[in-house]
Amino acid sequence: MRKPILAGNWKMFKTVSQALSYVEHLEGLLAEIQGVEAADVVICAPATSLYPLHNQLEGSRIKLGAQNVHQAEEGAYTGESSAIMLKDAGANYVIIGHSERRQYFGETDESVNAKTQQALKHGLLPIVCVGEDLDQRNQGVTNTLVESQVRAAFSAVSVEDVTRCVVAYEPIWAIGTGMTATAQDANAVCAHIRTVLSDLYGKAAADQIRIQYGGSVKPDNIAELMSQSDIDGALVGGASLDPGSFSKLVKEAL
Ligand SMILES: O=C(CO)COP(=O)(O)O
Repeated sequence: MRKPILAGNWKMFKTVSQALSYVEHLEGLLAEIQGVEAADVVICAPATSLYPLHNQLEGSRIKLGAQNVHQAEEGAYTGESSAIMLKDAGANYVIIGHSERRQYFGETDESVNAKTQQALKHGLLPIVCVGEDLDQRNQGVTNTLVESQVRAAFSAVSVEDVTRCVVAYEPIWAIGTGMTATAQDANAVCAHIRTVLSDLYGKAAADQIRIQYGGSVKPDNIAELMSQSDIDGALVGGASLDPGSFSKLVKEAL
């Protein structure tokens, strides 16, 4: 059985004080959810809020994630954060290769692979994002594209390490648009991703890897997504920004 993982991706929202008051509120709401310990709940916050959140969340069920990591150990890379720094600041997870980073910051399958290896080396758990845009979906190349993204992302990653990773399938056309893939369509792509992982690492490993869906996930569509065979969680943008809606989403996911 794969443990469900509900991760909020705050993107470039929330100051430190907003982040701290959010998690205080979320903690209280999660405490009222029966069986909440059956899922991993993660907040992927801006780098500026990681350390203050880490201090506030000591002993909390809420885990922290970063939204990006540089592939080098350290060096003259103005504006970047290393895996060592993020881990030290309290991150457990890190989102790698989000479509916004691929689109606006020139990330490639090669950098996604290097970042994945670097995160794993320093004990950060990668949430590796893949997904097609609307043109690619209309051309019918979704599976081919996602397969090549997955193969590239995990190139030279060992079977022990890959089972610590999470894959997030996020169709670009569904991000922030209110358009969601149907649960069946989302599941079909997630199942294809698992087949690719099985081909690379064997069925036993592939069956352990958690695959999230992301793209306009809301409290009212999460239950149907989670009922699918190959969807083990969600990467949530807009609906994670309010503790009330995110806690509701966690509750509906269980
Ligand atoms: O990009 C996303 C999560 O990483 C999805 O964002 P929305 O949930 O706002 O569509």
